[in-house]
Amino acid sequence: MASLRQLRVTVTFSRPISSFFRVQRGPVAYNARRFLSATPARRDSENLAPPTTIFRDVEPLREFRRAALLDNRTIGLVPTMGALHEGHLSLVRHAAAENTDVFVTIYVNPTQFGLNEDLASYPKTWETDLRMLHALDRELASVEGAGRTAAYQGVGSFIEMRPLGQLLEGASRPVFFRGVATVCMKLFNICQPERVYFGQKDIQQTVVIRRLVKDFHLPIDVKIVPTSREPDGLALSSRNVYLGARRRTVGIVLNQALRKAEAQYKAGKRGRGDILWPASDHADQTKMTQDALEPHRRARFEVDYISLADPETMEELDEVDPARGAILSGAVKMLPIEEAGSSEDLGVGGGQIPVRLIDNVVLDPAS
Ligand SMILES: Nc1ncnc2c1ncn2[C@@H]1O[C@H](COP(=O)(O)OP(=O)(O)OP(=O)(O)O)[C@@H](O)[C@H]1O
Ligand SMILES: CC(C)(CO)[C@@H](O)C(=O)[O-]
Ligand code: BAL
Repeated sequence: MASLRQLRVTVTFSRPISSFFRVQRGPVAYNARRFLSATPARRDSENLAPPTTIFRDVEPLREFRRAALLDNRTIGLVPTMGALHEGHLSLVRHAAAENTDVFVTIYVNPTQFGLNEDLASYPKTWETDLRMLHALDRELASVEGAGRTAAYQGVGSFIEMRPLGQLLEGASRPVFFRGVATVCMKLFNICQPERVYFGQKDIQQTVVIRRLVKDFHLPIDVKIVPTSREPDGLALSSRNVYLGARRRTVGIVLNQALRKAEAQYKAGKRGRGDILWPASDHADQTKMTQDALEPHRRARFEVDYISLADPETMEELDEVDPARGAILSGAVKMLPIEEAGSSEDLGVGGGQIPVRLIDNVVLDPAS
Protein backbone atom coordinates (compact mmCIF):
# COMPACT_ATOMS: atom_id res chain seq x y z
CA MET A 1 0.00 0.00 0.00
CA ALA A 2 1.49 3.37 -1.02
CA SER A 3 1.63 5.68 1.94
CA LEU A 4 2.57 9.32 2.17
CA ARG A 5 5.43 8.28 4.43
CA GLN A 6 6.77 6.05 1.67
CA LEU A 7 6.41 8.80 -0.90
CA ARG A 8 8.12 11.26 1.34
CA VAL A 9 11.08 8.96 1.97
CA THR A 10 12.11 9.59 -1.64
CA VAL A 11 13.08 13.10 -0.53
CA THR A 12 16.22 12.74 1.50
CA PHE A 13 15.93 15.86 3.68
CA SER A 14 12.25 15.61 4.57
CA ARG A 15 11.13 14.96 8.13
CA PRO A 16 8.63 12.30 9.28
CA ILE A 17 5.69 14.57 9.80
CA SER A 18 3.21 13.43 7.14
CA SER A 19 -0.41 13.17 7.98
CA PHE A 20 -3.69 13.74 6.37
CA PHE A 21 -6.90 14.45 8.13
CA ARG A 22 -10.43 15.09 7.27
CA VAL A 23 -13.27 16.21 9.48
CA GLN A 24 -16.75 14.92 8.86
CA ARG A 25 -20.02 14.52 10.66
CA GLY A 26 -23.51 13.12 10.19
CA PRO A 27 -24.17 10.17 7.89
CA VAL A 28 -21.11 10.95 5.79
CA ALA A 29 -18.91 10.63 8.86
CA TYR A 30 -20.15 7.11 9.45
CA ASN A 31 -19.31 6.27 5.86
CA ALA A 32 -15.89 7.82 6.29
CA ARG A 33 -15.23 5.92 9.47
CA ARG A 34 -16.36 2.64 7.95
CA PHE A 35 -14.05 3.10 4.97
CA LEU A 36 -11.18 4.09 7.18
CA SER A 37 -11.61 1.64 9.98
CA ALA A 38 -8.29 -0.08 9.15
CA THR A 39 -6.30 3.18 9.19
CA PRO A 40 -4.94 5.30 12.04
CA ALA A 41 -7.86 7.45 13.13
CA ARG A 42 -8.53 9.73 16.05
CA ARG A 43 -11.77 10.80 17.57
CA ASP A 44 -12.16 14.10 19.34
CA SER A 45 -12.63 13.80 23.05
CA GLU A 46 -15.68 16.08 23.15
CA ASN A 47 -18.68 13.76 23.04
CA LEU A 48 -20.98 15.99 21.06
CA ALA A 49 -18.32 17.08 18.57
CA PRO A 50 -18.28 15.72 15.03
CA PRO A 51 -15.85 12.82 14.55
CA THR A 52 -12.39 13.81 13.37
CA THR A 53 -10.47 11.37 11.20
CA ILE A 54 -6.80 11.85 10.43
CA PHE A 55 -5.57 10.23 7.24
CA ARG A 56 -1.89 9.40 7.11
CA ASP A 57 -1.96 7.02 4.15
CA VAL A 58 -2.81 7.55 0.51
CA GLU A 59 -4.73 4.34 -0.10
CA PRO A 60 -7.55 4.84 2.40
CA LEU A 61 -7.91 8.36 1.14
CA ARG A 62 -8.23 7.12 -2.43
CA GLU A 63 -10.83 4.64 -1.25
CA PHE A 64 -12.71 7.43 0.42
CA ARG A 65 -12.41 9.55 -2.74
CA ARG A 66 -13.73 6.74 -4.96
CA ALA A 67 -16.77 6.31 -2.73
CA ALA A 68 -17.37 10.05 -2.72
CA LEU A 69 -17.27 10.04 -6.52
CA LEU A 70 -19.83 7.24 -6.72
CA ASP A 71 -21.94 9.19 -4.26
CA ASN A 72 -21.81 12.30 -6.49
CA ARG A 73 -20.02 14.27 -3.79
CA THR A 74 -17.54 16.99 -4.72
CA ILE A 75 -14.15 17.67 -3.12
CA GLY A 76 -12.70 21.12 -2.51
CA LEU A 77 -9.02 20.97 -1.61
CA VAL A 78 -7.24 23.57 0.58
CA PRO A 79 -3.48 22.89 0.70
CA THR A 80 -1.71 24.50 3.68
CA MET A 81 1.45 24.32 5.71
CA GLY A 82 -0.47 24.46 8.99
CA ALA A 83 -0.04 27.14 11.69
CA LEU A 84 -3.56 28.03 10.68
CA HIS A 85 -5.06 31.50 10.96
CA GLU A 86 -8.21 33.24 9.79
CA GLY A 87 -6.80 33.50 6.23
CA HIS A 88 -6.71 29.71 5.98
CA LEU A 89 -10.19 29.43 7.49
CA SER A 90 -11.44 31.86 4.88
CA LEU A 91 -10.22 29.43 2.18
CA VAL A 92 -12.00 26.58 3.94
CA ARG A 93 -15.22 28.57 4.17
CA HIS A 94 -15.09 29.28 0.43
CA ALA A 95 -14.42 25.61 -0.28
CA ALA A 96 -17.24 24.55 2.04
CA ALA A 97 -19.68 26.83 0.25
CA GLU A 98 -18.97 25.19 -3.11
CA ASN A 99 -18.37 21.51 -2.32
CA THR A 100 -19.99 18.72 -0.37
CA ASP A 101 -16.63 17.84 1.21
CA VAL A 102 -13.48 19.82 1.95
CA PHE A 103 -9.99 18.39 2.36
CA VAL A 104 -7.49 20.58 4.20
CA THR A 105 -3.94 19.33 3.86
CA ILE A 106 -1.28 20.22 6.41
CA TYR A 107 2.27 19.64 5.34
CA VAL A 108 5.34 21.77 5.90
CA ASN A 109 6.82 20.84 2.54
CA PRO A 110 10.64 20.68 2.87
CA THR A 111 11.25 20.80 -0.88
CA GLN A 112 10.00 24.37 -1.22
CA PHE A 113 12.49 25.67 1.35
CA GLY A 114 16.08 26.46 0.40
CA LEU A 115 18.81 25.29 2.75
CA ASN A 116 19.27 28.81 4.15
CA GLU A 117 15.53 29.36 4.67
CA ASP A 118 13.35 28.89 7.74
CA LEU A 119 12.18 25.27 7.46
CA ALA A 120 13.49 24.38 10.91
CA SER A 121 11.76 27.29 12.60
CA TYR A 122 8.55 27.27 10.54
CA PRO A 123 5.70 27.32 13.11
CA LYS A 124 4.13 23.91 13.73
CA THR A 125 0.93 24.05 15.73
CA TRP A 126 -0.73 20.74 14.93
CA GLU A 127 -2.95 20.50 18.01
CA THR A 128 -4.20 24.08 17.65
CA ASP A 129 -4.73 23.57 13.92
CA LEU A 130 -6.90 20.54 14.64
CA ARG A 131 -8.91 22.46 17.20
CA MET A 132 -9.46 25.34 14.76
CA LEU A 133 -10.61 23.04 11.99
CA HIS A 134 -12.76 21.11 14.38
CA ALA A 135 -14.44 24.31 15.59
CA LEU A 136 -14.94 25.45 12.01
CA ASP A 137 -16.41 22.10 11.08
CA ARG A 138 -18.95 22.45 13.86
CA GLU A 139 -19.76 25.97 12.73
CA LEU A 140 -20.18 24.84 9.11
CA ALA A 141 -22.29 21.88 10.17
CA SER A 142 -24.84 24.29 11.57
CA VAL A 143 -25.18 25.95 8.16
CA GLU A 144 -27.60 24.30 5.74
CA GLY A 145 -25.74 22.77 2.75
CA ALA A 146 -22.26 23.73 3.95
CA GLY A 147 -19.34 21.37 3.40
CA ARG A 148 -16.73 19.94 5.76
CA THR A 149 -12.99 19.73 6.42
CA ALA A 150 -9.65 17.57 6.02
CA ALA A 151 -5.68 17.57 5.72
CA TYR A 152 -2.33 15.71 4.55
CA GLN A 153 1.41 15.77 4.16
CA GLY A 154 4.06 14.12 1.86
CA VAL A 155 6.59 14.62 -1.11
CA GLY A 156 8.64 12.94 -4.21
CA SER A 157 9.79 13.74 -8.03
CA PHE A 158 9.84 17.33 -9.35
CA ILE A 159 7.99 19.73 -11.60
CA GLU A 160 9.66 22.94 -12.72
CA MET A 161 7.92 25.91 -14.29
CA ARG A 162 10.22 28.08 -16.35
CA PRO A 163 10.61 30.99 -16.41
CA LEU A 164 7.57 31.70 -14.22
CA GLY A 165 8.89 29.81 -11.20
CA GLN A 166 12.23 31.61 -11.34
CA LEU A 167 10.92 35.15 -11.16
CA LEU A 168 10.26 37.30 -8.05
CA GLU A 169 9.66 34.87 -5.17
CA GLY A 170 11.42 32.23 -7.27
CA ALA A 171 14.48 34.47 -7.70
CA SER A 172 14.82 34.83 -3.93
CA ARG A 173 13.74 31.26 -3.13
CA PRO A 174 15.16 29.19 -6.00
CA VAL A 175 13.58 25.83 -5.08
CA PHE A 176 10.32 27.29 -3.85
CA PHE A 177 8.00 26.88 -6.82
CA ARG A 178 9.53 23.57 -7.83
CA GLY A 179 8.57 22.32 -4.37
CA VAL A 180 5.14 23.95 -4.45
CA ALA A 181 4.23 22.70 -7.94
CA THR A 182 5.40 19.20 -7.13
CA VAL A 183 3.62 18.82 -3.83
CA CYS A 184 0.45 20.37 -5.25
CA MET A 185 0.51 17.95 -8.18
CA LYS A 186 0.78 15.11 -5.67
CA LEU A 187 -2.06 16.49 -3.60
CA PHE A 188 -4.21 16.97 -6.68
CA ASN A 189 -3.54 13.40 -7.82
CA ILE A 190 -4.25 11.94 -4.41
CA CYS A 191 -7.35 13.96 -3.59
CA GLN A 192 -8.69 14.42 -7.12
CA PRO A 193 -10.62 17.52 -6.09
CA GLU A 194 -13.13 19.28 -8.31
CA ARG A 195 -11.87 22.60 -6.96
CA VAL A 196 -8.74 23.84 -5.24
CA TYR A 197 -8.50 26.96 -3.09
CA PHE A 198 -5.49 29.25 -2.79
CA GLY A 199 -5.03 32.62 -1.11
CA GLN A 200 -4.37 35.76 -3.11
CA LYS A 201 -1.72 36.67 -0.53
CA ASP A 202 0.67 34.29 -2.30
CA ILE A 203 -0.21 35.65 -5.71
CA GLN A 204 2.66 34.21 -7.74
CA GLN A 205 1.79 30.83 -6.27
CA THR A 206 -1.75 31.21 -7.65
CA VAL A 207 -0.30 32.02 -11.09
CA VAL A 208 1.95 28.95 -10.88
CA ILE A 209 -0.96 26.71 -9.88
CA ARG A 210 -3.17 28.01 -12.68
CA ARG A 211 -0.33 27.28 -15.13
CA LEU A 212 0.21 23.82 -13.66
CA VAL A 213 -3.46 22.97 -14.09
CA LYS A 214 -3.46 24.31 -17.65
CA ASP A 215 -0.17 22.75 -18.82
CA PHE A 216 -0.93 19.32 -17.37
CA HIS A 217 -4.60 19.34 -18.45
CA LEU A 218 -5.87 18.78 -14.93
CA PRO A 219 -9.68 18.78 -14.62
CA ILE A 220 -9.61 21.16 -11.67
CA ASP A 221 -11.12 24.56 -11.09
CA VAL A 222 -8.62 26.89 -9.36
CA LYS A 223 -10.27 29.36 -6.98
CA ILE A 224 -8.46 32.38 -5.58
CA VAL A 225 -9.67 33.71 -2.22
CA PRO A 226 -9.04 37.37 -1.24
CA THR A 227 -6.32 38.10 1.32
CA SER A 228 -7.46 38.24 4.95
CA ARG A 229 -5.85 41.18 6.71
CA GLU A 230 -5.34 42.79 10.10
CA PRO A 231 -7.34 46.01 10.57
CA ASP A 232 -4.33 48.12 9.49
CA GLY A 233 -3.91 46.12 6.28
CA LEU A 234 -1.12 43.69 7.22
CA ALA A 235 -1.76 40.37 5.48
CA LEU A 236 -2.32 37.49 7.90
CA SER A 237 0.53 35.01 7.67
CA SER A 238 1.72 32.09 9.76
CA ARG A 239 5.14 33.70 10.04
CA ASN A 240 3.72 36.88 11.63
CA VAL A 241 4.06 35.28 15.08
CA TYR A 242 7.79 35.96 14.84
CA LEU A 243 7.43 39.70 14.31
CA GLY A 244 6.85 41.07 17.81
CA ALA A 245 5.44 44.55 18.37
CA ARG A 246 8.21 46.68 16.86
CA ARG A 247 8.66 44.79 13.62
CA ARG A 248 4.89 44.32 13.39
CA THR A 249 4.39 48.12 13.36
CA VAL A 250 7.05 48.77 10.75
CA GLY A 251 6.11 45.70 8.66
CA ILE A 252 3.03 47.48 7.34
CA VAL A 253 5.43 49.47 5.12
CA LEU A 254 5.02 47.02 2.25
CA ASN A 255 1.25 47.21 2.16
CA GLN A 256 1.40 51.01 2.40
CA ALA A 257 3.90 51.16 -0.47
CA LEU A 258 1.78 48.96 -2.73
CA ARG A 259 -1.33 51.01 -1.96
CA LYS A 260 0.51 54.16 -3.04
CA ALA A 261 1.38 52.52 -6.36
CA GLU A 262 -2.19 51.32 -6.77
CA ALA A 263 -3.43 54.89 -6.25
CA GLN A 264 -1.25 56.00 -9.15
CA TYR A 265 -2.83 53.40 -11.43
CA LYS A 266 -6.30 54.40 -10.29
CA ALA A 267 -5.37 58.01 -11.07
CA GLY A 268 -4.74 56.97 -14.68
CA LYS A 269 -0.98 56.39 -14.70
CA ARG A 270 0.14 53.49 -16.90
CA GLY A 271 3.94 53.77 -17.08
CA ARG A 272 6.16 51.71 -14.77
CA GLY A 273 8.04 54.66 -13.30
CA ASP A 274 4.89 56.69 -12.70
CA ILE A 275 3.20 53.82 -10.90
CA LEU A 276 6.10 52.53 -8.85
CA TRP A 277 7.97 55.63 -7.70
CA PRO A 278 5.73 56.48 -4.70
CA ALA A 279 6.01 52.88 -3.53
CA SER A 280 9.81 52.84 -3.72
CA ASP A 281 9.95 56.30 -2.20
CA HIS A 282 7.77 55.28 0.76
CA ALA A 283 9.88 52.18 1.39
CA ASP A 284 13.12 54.20 1.14
CA GLN A 285 11.86 56.92 3.51
CA THR A 286 10.64 54.38 6.05
CA LYS A 287 13.93 52.52 5.86
CA MET A 288 15.94 55.71 6.37
CA THR A 289 13.80 56.71 9.35
CA GLN A 290 14.26 53.31 10.98
CA ASP A 291 17.97 53.10 10.27
CA ALA A 292 18.48 56.48 11.92
CA LEU A 293 16.89 55.33 15.20
CA GLU A 294 18.84 53.80 18.07
CA PRO A 295 19.22 50.01 18.06
CA HIS A 296 16.75 49.49 20.92
CA ARG A 297 14.04 51.42 19.03
CA ARG A 298 14.45 50.52 15.39
CA ALA A 299 13.15 47.71 13.18
CA ARG A 300 15.45 47.36 10.22
CA PHE A 301 14.32 45.78 6.99
CA GLU A 302 15.46 45.12 3.44
CA VAL A 303 13.25 45.45 0.39
CA ASP A 304 13.63 42.35 -1.76
CA TYR A 305 11.48 43.59 -4.65
CA ILE A 306 8.59 45.81 -5.58
CA SER A 307 7.21 44.54 -8.86
CA LEU A 308 4.78 45.59 -11.55
CA ALA A 309 4.16 42.44 -13.56
CA ASP A 310 1.98 40.79 -16.15
CA PRO A 311 -0.88 38.84 -14.50
CA GLU A 312 -0.12 35.58 -16.35
CA THR A 313 3.63 35.53 -16.93
CA MET A 314 4.76 37.62 -13.94
CA GLU A 315 7.28 39.28 -16.30
CA GLU A 316 8.02 42.91 -15.41
CA LEU A 317 6.06 45.54 -17.34
CA ASP A 318 7.21 48.90 -18.66
CA GLU A 319 3.63 49.90 -19.31
CA VAL A 320 0.30 48.46 -18.13
CA ASP A 321 -2.21 47.51 -20.80
CA PRO A 322 -5.48 48.48 -19.09
CA ALA A 323 -7.28 45.70 -20.97
CA ARG A 324 -5.00 43.17 -19.32
CA GLY A 325 -4.31 44.71 -15.91
CA ALA A 326 -1.24 43.89 -13.83
CA ILE A 327 -0.01 42.58 -10.52
CA LEU A 328 1.72 44.88 -8.06
CA SER A 329 3.63 42.76 -5.57
CA GLY A 330 6.47 43.02 -3.14
CA ALA A 331 8.57 41.30 -0.51
CA VAL A 332 10.48 42.70 2.44
CA LYS A 333 12.69 40.98 4.94
CA MET A 334 12.33 42.18 8.53
CA LEU A 335 15.77 41.84 10.07
CA PRO A 336 16.45 40.57 13.60
CA ILE A 337 15.99 42.99 16.46
CA GLU A 338 19.40 44.24 17.55
CA GLU A 339 18.58 45.30 21.10
CA ALA A 340 15.43 44.70 23.12
CA GLY A 341 13.57 47.59 24.71
CA SER A 342 12.46 47.20 28.34
CA SER A 343 9.67 44.57 28.72
CA GLU A 344 9.17 44.63 24.98
CA ASP A 345 7.04 42.01 23.15
CA LEU A 346 9.61 40.51 20.78
CA GLY A 347 7.37 37.76 19.40
CA VAL A 348 8.09 34.06 19.10
CA GLY A 349 11.85 33.53 18.75
CA GLY A 350 12.74 36.66 20.76
CA GLY A 351 12.89 38.90 17.67
CA GLN A 352 15.89 36.99 16.32
CA ILE A 353 14.19 35.18 13.41
CA PRO A 354 14.20 37.20 10.16
CA VAL A 355 10.67 37.43 8.76
CA ARG A 356 9.87 37.57 5.08
CA LEU A 357 6.65 39.50 4.39
CA ILE A 358 4.95 39.44 1.02
CA ASP A 359 1.90 41.27 -0.27
CA ASN A 360 0.24 42.33 -3.50
CA VAL A 361 -2.48 44.36 -5.14
CA VAL A 362 -4.16 43.25 -8.35
CA LEU A 363 -4.65 46.09 -10.81
CA ASP A 364 -7.92 45.10 -12.29
CA PRO A 365 -8.20 45.24 -16.10
CA ALA A 366 -11.39 47.25 -15.77
CA SER A 367 -9.87 49.97 -13.54
N1 LIG B 1 -3.94 36.24 4.78
C1 LIG B 1 -4.35 35.29 3.95
N2 LIG B 1 -5.50 35.43 3.27
C2 LIG B 1 -5.94 34.48 2.41
N3 LIG B 1 -5.28 33.33 2.18
C3 LIG B 1 -4.12 33.14 2.83
C4 LIG B 1 -3.60 34.09 3.76
N4 LIG B 1 -2.44 33.63 4.26
C5 LIG B 1 -2.24 32.44 3.68
N5 LIG B 1 -3.25 32.14 2.82
C6 LIG B 1 -3.34 30.98 1.95
O1 LIG B 1 -3.39 29.79 2.70
C7 LIG B 1 -2.78 28.75 1.95
C8 LIG B 1 -1.76 28.09 2.82
O2 LIG B 1 -0.75 29.02 3.12
P1 LIG B 1 0.33 28.79 4.24
O3 LIG B 1 -0.02 27.60 5.03
O4 LIG B 1 1.69 28.90 3.66
O5 LIG B 1 0.11 30.04 5.21
P2 LIG B 1 0.80 31.43 5.21
O6 LIG B 1 0.14 32.27 6.22
O7 LIG B 1 0.89 31.90 3.79
O8 LIG B 1 2.22 31.11 5.78
P3 LIG B 1 3.57 31.78 5.42
O9 LIG B 1 4.02 32.40 6.69
O10 LIG B 1 4.34 30.60 4.97
O11 LIG B 1 3.39 32.78 4.34
C9 LIG B 1 -2.16 29.40 0.71
O12 LIG B 1 -3.05 29.24 -0.39
C10 LIG B 1 -2.08 30.85 1.13
O13 LIG B 1 -2.09 31.76 0.02
C1 LIG C 1 0.49 25.51 -1.42
C2 LIG C 1 1.37 25.01 -0.31
C3 LIG C 1 0.54 24.32 0.76
C4 LIG C 1 2.31 23.97 -0.90
O1 LIG C 1 3.14 23.43 0.07
C5 LIG C 1 2.20 26.16 0.31
O2 LIG C 1 3.04 26.74 -0.62
C6 LIG C 1 1.35 27.19 0.99
O3 LIG C 1 0.96 26.91 2.13
O4 LIG C 1 1.05 28.25 0.42
N1 BAL D 1 2.53 30.54 1.79
C1 BAL D 1 3.77 30.29 1.13
C2 BAL D 1 4.52 29.16 1.73
C3 BAL D 1 5.97 29.51 1.96
O1 BAL D 1 6.28 30.68 2.14
O2 BAL D 1 6.80 28.61 1.97
